[in-house]
Amino acid sequence: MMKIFADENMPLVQAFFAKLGEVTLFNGRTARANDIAEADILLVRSVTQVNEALLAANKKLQFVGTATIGMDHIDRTYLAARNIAFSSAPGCNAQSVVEYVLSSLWCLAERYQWQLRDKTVGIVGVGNIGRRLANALTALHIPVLLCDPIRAKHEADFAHTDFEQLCQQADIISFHTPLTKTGLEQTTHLLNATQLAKLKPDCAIINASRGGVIDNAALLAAQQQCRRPLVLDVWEHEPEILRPLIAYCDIATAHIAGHSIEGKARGTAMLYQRCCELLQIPESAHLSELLPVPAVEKLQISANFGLPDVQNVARMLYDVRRDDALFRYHIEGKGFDWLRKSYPARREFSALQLVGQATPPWLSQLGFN
Ligand SMILES: NC(=O)c1ccc[n+]([C@@H]2O[C@H](COP(=O)([O-])OP(=O)(O)OC[C@H]3O[C@@H](n4cnc5c(N)ncnc54)[C@H](O)[C@@H]3O)[C@@H](O)[C@H]2O)c1
Ligand SMILES: O=C(O)[C@H](O)[C@H](O)COP(=O)(O)O
Repeated sequence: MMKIFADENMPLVQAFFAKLGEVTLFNGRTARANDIAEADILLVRSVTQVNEALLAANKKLQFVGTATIGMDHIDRTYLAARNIAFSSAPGCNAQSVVEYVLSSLWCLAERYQWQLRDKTVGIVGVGNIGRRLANALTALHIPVLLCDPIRAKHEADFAHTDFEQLCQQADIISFHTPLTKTGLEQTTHLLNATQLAKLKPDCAIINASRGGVIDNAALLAAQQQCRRPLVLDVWEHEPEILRPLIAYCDIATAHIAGHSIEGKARGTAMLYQRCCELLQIPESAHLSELLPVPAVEKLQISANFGLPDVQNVARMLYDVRRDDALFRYHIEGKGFDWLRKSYPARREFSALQLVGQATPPWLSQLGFN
């Protein structure tokens, strides 16, 4: 019987994978080589470093899957050298991150009495998340600048603004790149002391990508000099984060931007689909049948429903201030990983069906059903 080892924080893993073999759960943060030595299939999340040190004792591993978008914790060169198949879950929680950023923007707008239509949002990294975010902001009539040098190289019609320029022009910058450590476009400390000095004095910074994309020590020094609106979901050296930075954040959370029920479950489902493909077994479990029924399924909207009403409906589903409050209250006592493990349920916009005579087309641009 196939032995499947999975991170204990992977929802629906039994429902999907018990059909393929025997499922053993492990703590992703503390797992060592001996804990997973018997695995044929290894399923991880972002907290497990998958490298030679972890896999040396395992001689039978066939497949590694990460139920995440980010892959900076996986040594893919080592997996390829050992001929171990690999898959991530591209886009699985992209909408969840977009909803986190939208909620953060609405929260900042309320706190500082901004009109978001008068603010230009610079999106750095325009892949699955950045692209969806740009669409959502456009639906809300919020101007955007896009920075993605890799897309710019391959797509003649991509409206690219280079990072230097974006730093000088944007009123809000939101980071959505992977964390990369090599190559011309590497992103480690993309926002560093030099770039921070070029930002507008009141430019808001949002990071829901990877902590290392911003030099956290330089960010703290900059905040101490000139405090800017700041939203941090991801931190350098998680879970040992730079605590003094918390006091300089408007919103601080424990790497949960992608943790909607749909986002996490989609990650598990995508790995299951990939395993079925590899093993040439027909799929017998389906995400749509396994997701819990949302507490509120339908909302009737009238012909008067307009853009200003979206924020109220969105807040009913998710308000980032809940997660900020949890973070500030529990970070000292319970800690970073506890906050992630005990994350309260949160549904994506798509879980709520908006019903009306005429539902405006921009609702789907925002992710509503
Ligand atoms: N906070 C969370 O919970 C959470 C959830 C999901 C993903 N993430 C992070 O967000 C990242 C982005 O996710 P995605 O689904 O959009 O990934 P993606 O791969 O679809 O898109 C990333 C984009 O970044 C671009 N890019 C790479 N280097 C760049 C650079 N130097 N400057 C500007 N752009 C650059 C790429 O060309 C690509 O288009 C993931 O890699 C992951 O690390 C975080
Ligand atoms: O890269 C991703 O998909 C996200 O960062 C993901 O939500 C991380 O969460 P984790 O897997 O660590 O629970």
